[in-house]
Amino acid sequence: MTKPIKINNTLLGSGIPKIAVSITGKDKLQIISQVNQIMKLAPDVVEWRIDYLSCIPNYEYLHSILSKIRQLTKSIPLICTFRSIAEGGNYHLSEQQYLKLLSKLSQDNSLDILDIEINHDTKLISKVIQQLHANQKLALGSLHDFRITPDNDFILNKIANMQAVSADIFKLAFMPTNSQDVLRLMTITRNIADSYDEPIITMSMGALGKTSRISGNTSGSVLTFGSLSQHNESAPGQICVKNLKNILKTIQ
Ligand SMILES: O=C1C[C@@](O)(C(=O)O)C[C@@H](O)[C@@H]1O
Repeated sequence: MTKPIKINNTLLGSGIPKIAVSITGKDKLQIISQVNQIMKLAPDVVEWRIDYLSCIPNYEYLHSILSKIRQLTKSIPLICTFRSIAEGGNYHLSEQQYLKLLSKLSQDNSLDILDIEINHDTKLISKVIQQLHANQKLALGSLHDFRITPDNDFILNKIANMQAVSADIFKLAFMPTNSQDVLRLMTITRNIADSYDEPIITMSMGALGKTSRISGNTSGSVLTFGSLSQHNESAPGQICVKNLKNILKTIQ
């Protein structure tokens, strides 16, 4: 059964599913302007999608952006994500480069949660998670497929892998090819939420999957990603935050 996790002043896994908004700016200026707009919407969680940068800078500059975001978002839990092309993101890094970046981020005090794609080398991921925990930060194990929704055995196997490497939160985002896929992901989410302590976040993407983004109170998904506007989605099917807030309150 999901055990809520306290991150700063936010309790993830208790009450209405929390709303996260992603920063998708291409450079520091765009990022600052987006964060200012995002803050007006009072989200529960903010995610910085590093892979939206127009080029990946050296770590010092990356850190300067991250600490600026932290300063502006104050105590709102901050997730840092580098999404690889293989999982629907914007860059390809070699295995070594990806883990080097994550290793640096795991020691950075400006973030609260680090997104870690579970499909990378298990030993290296475990090391990054150990570093994160030593730095009192949380690991968000993630898996994305922008083409299909994998079968249940595959999904459960990946969740077991996330637990084996000590991820604190699990996240699954899949593309449905029919309505059954959306219902199946919601049902498997319910089963995972009932049998694991770690909070789980899932969504079916695209127009077909929108129901999954508003039904966390039924499926057990503890957080949903909303968009700043229709032009600022970080994944297909996101609902804009203003609407999302109203819907979640109405169906609570
Ligand atoms: O993993 C996720 C979920 C997401 O892909 C979505 O479908 O809302 C959006 C991403 O920014 C985030 O990292």
